[in-house]
This record gives sequence, C-alpha cells and structure tokens, in this order.
Amino acid sequence: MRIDNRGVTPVPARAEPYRTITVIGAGSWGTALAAVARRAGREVRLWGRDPDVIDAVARQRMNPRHLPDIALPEGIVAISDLATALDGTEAVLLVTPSRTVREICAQLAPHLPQGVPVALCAKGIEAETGLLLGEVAGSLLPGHPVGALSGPTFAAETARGYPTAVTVAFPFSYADRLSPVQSPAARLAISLSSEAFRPYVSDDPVGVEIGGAVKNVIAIACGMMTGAGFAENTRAALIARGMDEMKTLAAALGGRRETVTGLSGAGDLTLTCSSRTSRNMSLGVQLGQGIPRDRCFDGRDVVVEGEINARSVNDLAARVGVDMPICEAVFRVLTQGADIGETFARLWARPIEGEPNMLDLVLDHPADPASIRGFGGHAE
Ligand SMILES: NC(=O)C1=CN([C@@H]2O[C@H](COP(=O)(O)OP(=O)(O)OC[C@H]3O[C@@H](n4cnc5c(N)ncnc54)[C@H](OP(=O)(O)O)[C@@H]3O)[C@@H](O)[C@H]2O)C=CC1
Ligand SMILES: O=C(CO)COP(=O)(O)O
Repeated sequence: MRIDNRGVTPVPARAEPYRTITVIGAGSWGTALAAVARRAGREVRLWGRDPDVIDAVARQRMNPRHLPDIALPEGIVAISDLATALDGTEAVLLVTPSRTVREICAQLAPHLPQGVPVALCAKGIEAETGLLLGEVAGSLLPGHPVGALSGPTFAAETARGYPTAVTVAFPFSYADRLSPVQSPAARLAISLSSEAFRPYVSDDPVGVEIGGAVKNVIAIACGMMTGAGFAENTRAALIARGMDEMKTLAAALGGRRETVTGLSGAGDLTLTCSSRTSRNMSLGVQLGQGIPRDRCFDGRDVVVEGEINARSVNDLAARVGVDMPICEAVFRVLTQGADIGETFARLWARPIEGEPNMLDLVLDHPADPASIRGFGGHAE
C-alpha cells in the first residue's frame, strides 16, 4: 500500500475543467498563462489594452512587446474589447500589476457572467489601502469566488513550456469542503494542468498572497546585498529569515504558516532571490552597485512589485504588530534614502534571537554595526 506524506492513501478524483478561460492582461505573465491554458486544452481569450500587442498575438502568435521570440500555441483568441472577452466565459485569470487591480475589477464587474471565479495572478498589496488584492477584488466583485494563482514562475520559462508548478488557492465554502473536487480551486487547477504545468490546490489565498507579495521585497534585499558585494552565505540567511517574516505576517492575517512553506512562498522566494531574471532581484543588484534609481533597467519602465510593496508590507506589518526587519530595511533604503551598507549592518547587529520555538529569548548583540565584515565596504 502506498502512503503519502499525510499518512493516507490518496484516491485520484475527477474535477470538471472550465471550458473557457479569459486572461485579463496581455503582459508577459498574462500571455504565458494564456499559453498554459491553451496547452491544457481550454478555449482561451486573452484581453489586453494595447491594440498592437493584441494584433500581434492574433496574427503572428507572438507578443513582441512582452515575450519576444516565443511562439504561442495556436488558438488563443486575442481580444481588445472587454465585454467580448468575458461573454460566456467560465473562469478569469486577472494578470495586470497589483496597482491596477481595483480599476480593472471595476471594469470587469458589469461584464462578468454570474458566479464566475476570478484568480488574481499579480503579486502585491494595494499601496493606498494596505488591502490584500483578494480583499480589493472581493469587495468589487460580490458573488464571485476570488482566489489567487501564484508560485515560482518566470513568465518566459513557462511560456516556452519548461515544467512549472504553482498553487491555486480559493477560500473553500461549506459545499467545497463537502466536495473539494467541485471547488473553484480544484476546477481551475485541473483546467490549467498539462505535462509542463502542475498546479497544487489550496484553500488559503491569504497565505498564498502574502508569499507572493513579500518575496518580492526580500528579493530586493538579496539583490542589494549581492550588488554591494556580499556573498552567498548572506543571501541564504536573508532567504531563511525572509521566510520567517512571510510566515509570521501570513499567520497574523489569518493565513497558514504551512502555506508559506509551499510553492507560492518558499518556492517563489527561492526562485526570485536566486536569479537576476527577477526584476525585483535585479533592481536590488543595481541599487547595491550604486546605480541611481532612474538609471536602473537603462531607464526603462519595468514592473517591480516589491518596490511599490515595500511600503505596503511595512505598513501592514506595523498594523498587525509583526516585526519584519528585512522588509523594513528595504523600505528605509527605497523610500528614505538610507545607506544600503549601514542599513544592512544594523540588521546584522540586531539583538540575538531564538529560532521560532524560542521566540522569547533575546540577547544583546556585542557587535558594533560599523565593524561588521562585508558591510559598508569592509569586505576583503
Ligand atoms: N513576469 C513574470 O514572470 C511574472 C509576473 N507575475 C506578476 O504578474 C503581474 C503582471 O506582471 P507582468 O505580466 O510581468 O508585467 P508586464 O509589464 O509584462 O505586463 C503588464 C501588463 O499589464 C498591462 N497593464 C498595465 N496597466 C494596466 C491598466 N491600467 N489597465 C490594463 N492593463 C494594464 C500592461 O499593458 P501595456 O502593455 O499596454 O502596458 C501589460 O500588458 C505582476 O503583479 C507580477 O508580479 C507573476 C508571476 C510571474
Ligand atoms: O514573480 C516572479 C517569479 O515567480 C517574477 O519575479 P519578478 O517580478 O521579480 O521578475
């Protein structure tokens, strides 16, 4: 008998896929997800606001602006009219940057067929209100299940068909608990799965959202230290301690710590903090190298969610009384012009703490931040 890691023998059950999926946002991740859904056999509509992009997807099966040189599968219907894109659709993936979620939900509301689930694929927290994107969308789309799709997913890799895994999370209603295969999370997961795309099902969108939003800020921290010349030990420490910040915030907001150890937390944190393909990591590297913000990315306007979210994460942490020193350090560098070396040296010289099972233990740290090797130009 095969026993899985929960101590039970799993029996595969059949979930009914959604027939038609509408992807809102024809940027790099929206286009990649449209390719995923199409490869999984769905009828796919991709809505974007840029007529040139829509035209190129329709005629050339390419998105030259956001995913150049990647051939998209046949059959994605590219549409620039929102009502047409949503007419009769069965599920929606909302894939525009976090700052646009409120405005886009307001535009969707009059056209969404009754009860259609909406999965948020942006990674962020609303800057002005500190609300999770699920809270924003939930308030504007009453009657629609609102969830999140998130994980370690560089868009170009997913679009090229490299194996990718994500978490799909929706709150479970009473009926979903009785019959999990009929939940929007299970149905959307099965609707998107194919050889190269493997979704995992979750009922904890809060934990998933927090992982996606906070890992971007931690990636900026890792980038800053890498750019400033620190080595791998330091980055690994930031990843591990960053995980702890993510877990604590998720738990304080009603999410689960275990969710943060999954794909949308640990998985995405590892990916984003390890590669300069990440725009967040890359921004941090450039700032760590001393490049002024307006010259980063050669002056191009690039979506860097962690830069916008450093403030919202910091505010949210303060509101719920969670200590997030790494996120706070990034916030101070980005918004208060704090010096990177000095800020991170202070982080290292904080009082010595216990690991999570010994949280009450706090000891004086003997080091003077200015003498910590590797910070502020002390590395040999
Ligand atoms: N790229 C990636 O690897 C991944 C990204 N994500 C998340 O997905 C979200 C989107 O990022 P990504 O696709 O990379 O970004 P891109 O910059 O590639 O694309 C952003 C898209 O959003 C559109 N857009 C921006 N503002 C508006 C608006 N007000 N109304 C309608 N459309 C708008 C842009 O349109 P236009 O082209 O006209 O400017 C563009 O199509 C982010 O939250 C990101 O964190 C998540 C996983 C992976
Ligand atoms: O979220 C991502 C990978 O999972 C993309 O990361 P960046 O936004 O930092 O490029």
